[in-house]
Amino acid sequence: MSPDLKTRLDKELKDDAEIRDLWLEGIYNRDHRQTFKKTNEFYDFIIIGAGTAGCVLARELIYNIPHINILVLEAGPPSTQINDIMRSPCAFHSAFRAVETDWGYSSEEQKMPGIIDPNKEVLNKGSHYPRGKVIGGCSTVNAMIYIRGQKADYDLWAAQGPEYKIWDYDHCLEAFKAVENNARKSTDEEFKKYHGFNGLLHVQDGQIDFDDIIKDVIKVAKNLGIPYNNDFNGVRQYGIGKHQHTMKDGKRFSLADGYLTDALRKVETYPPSKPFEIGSPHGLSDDAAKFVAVNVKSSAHVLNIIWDEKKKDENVAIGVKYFYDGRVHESFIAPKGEVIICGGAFNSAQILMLSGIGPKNNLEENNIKVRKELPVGRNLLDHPTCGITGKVSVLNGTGNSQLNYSSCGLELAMFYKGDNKGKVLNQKHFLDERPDIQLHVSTSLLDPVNATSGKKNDVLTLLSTLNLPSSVGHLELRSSNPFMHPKIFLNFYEKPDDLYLMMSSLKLSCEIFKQPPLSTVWGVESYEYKEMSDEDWEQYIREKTFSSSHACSTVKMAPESQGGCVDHRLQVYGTKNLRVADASIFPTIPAGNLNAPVAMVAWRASRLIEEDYKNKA
Ligand SMILES: Cc1cc2nc3c(=O)[nH]c(=O)nc-3n(C[C@H](O)[C@H](O)[C@H](O)COP(=O)(O)OP(=O)(O)OC[C@H]3O[C@@H](n4cnc5c(N)ncnc54)[C@H](O)[C@@H]3O)c2cc1C
Repeated sequence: MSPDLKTRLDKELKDDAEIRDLWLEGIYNRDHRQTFKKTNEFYDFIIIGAGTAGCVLARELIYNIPHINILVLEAGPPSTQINDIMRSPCAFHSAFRAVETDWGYSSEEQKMPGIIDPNKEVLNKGSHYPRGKVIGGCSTVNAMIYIRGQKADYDLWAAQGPEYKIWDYDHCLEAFKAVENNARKSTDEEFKKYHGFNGLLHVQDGQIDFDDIIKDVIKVAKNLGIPYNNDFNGVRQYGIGKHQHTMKDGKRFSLADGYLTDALRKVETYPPSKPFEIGSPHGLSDDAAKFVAVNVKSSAHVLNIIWDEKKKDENVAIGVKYFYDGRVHESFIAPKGEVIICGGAFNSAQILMLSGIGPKNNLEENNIKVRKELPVGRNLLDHPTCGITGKVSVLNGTGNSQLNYSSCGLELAMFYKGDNKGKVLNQKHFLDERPDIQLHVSTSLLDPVNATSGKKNDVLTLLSTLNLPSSVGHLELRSSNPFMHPKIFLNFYEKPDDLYLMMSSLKLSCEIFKQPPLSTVWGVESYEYKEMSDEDWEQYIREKTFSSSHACSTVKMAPESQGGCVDHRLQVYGTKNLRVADASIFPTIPAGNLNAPVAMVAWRASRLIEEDYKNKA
């Protein structure tokens, strides 16, 4: 990155306060005096956000609809200009903590009545909530685990009404396969049934041989009755096995790598520089050169939707307003065009609310005119994660060997069902067709809460993630200033079931540590676990839980009468020319990681948009 660019980025991205002042004092006035830059640019589609969804959507639209042009506005910088860290799987922790590519969000601290003793108040601490602010969005900074969730997740989406049939598992599977390019070549027929080999998202098996201690965890699991699973995205999810990853040749593969780079016409960097040229690493492939119409602007922060003021009651979107190159710009859509918000679960909700679509109270307290009252932000779902760290007495240097260049340290996983009374688990839970816990096994100190508690090279970490939680959080605007972060209330463990499920999984982790050869040969011993009462467990869980960064469902796809914000075709209720297509539309949270489901949603959205575009006169 050039020193000049770095200085500009540091100024823009690190010093939020300065930007907010600029906004409040200057931009607003300029805006009112109409001296902001009118670009007079018209696009068929304006896509807000070049994250997982935005990248897939841009490419699919430009390849499938002839003679259109697209503007993609991304608030973050191009990933290639930041550094190589993002390519290296072992450095994913640095990637999501990098100031210049992270939104810097935090969840709010929350007090609530205890579950074990409702007369006592308990505390969920607030903490940093990573979100990629970069071309590729979270797919550029995530842990690269490729898990889609279960058939039942998507059949639930489809069960909302006959028109939702287009979201049942069969339809979703078609899209998962269309996006995927799986490198596992020695495939049996069953694997082929569930996987795609011609998509643009590269997926591959982990590249490392397991350490001896990890092999012994697999033995222990087997002894406990947990079967081996060769494909968590296949016919069944339960069991123990290796994850597949969104990687190519051992390096991170983001959705921008697959879906944006070869569809780019030009990338306008900040400050604007000459467009990449055909033949350059970030320019067009020969094949893509004929599609000369995707304009990606990075460091372009969208402020709000522009509405057609002549048709006030119809809420017709005609363009977007964005902050770019030091001033406010406007870009508009052509007559058959649309604005598609792909800003991710926090930002898509925020952009809608800033544009007058959201809960009346929250908008009015921020002096935003309500155009359409909808429960935007009210249904924030997420996967809580909590870990148990084992101290390993036999020094094995595993932290170094597992966390090598092509591994992010999250290779081995187990899926099983938790117990909603918090009891230790047995075989019935291990063979349940609807597992709700994902357990990561690692010899790295991956748990941020425990990261300072032990030596680096002699640990065994078991991280439990609640994949089907019933607690629901919410998001609200803090201010009408688009640069201010919204308030994020995760509400973890508001519902008793969630606490007990987590408790049962942590108890299983303690049992795993006690099994030979882990206890005998390796001397594994929990750092935390003594004999704990359920009340102790509650305190432990609340203290050590962090988010898996799987926020979703804040702009839920559902009938409006049932809390929906977008319909089955992802159109925002009470508006025209406006859709949302990203993690925020999930009706319920899938029992797995979210990158693949988001890419799937974007692919399906592209087909819906194409149909509607072609049907317009
Ligand atoms: C640290 C971390 C680890 C994760 N690990 C995994 C994993 O291992 N496997 C997995 O499957 N999933 C994982 N996830 C989750 C997964 O990556 C995300 O759920 C998914 O990428 C979200 O896609 P999206 O398109 O909804 O949003 P994003 O990818 O967040 O894209 C939104 C884009 O919009 C841009 N944007 C937002 N607001 C504006 C604005 N106002 N103007 C312009 N641009 C804007 C953002 O900068 C961003 O680029 C992880 C996420 C994180 C953060």
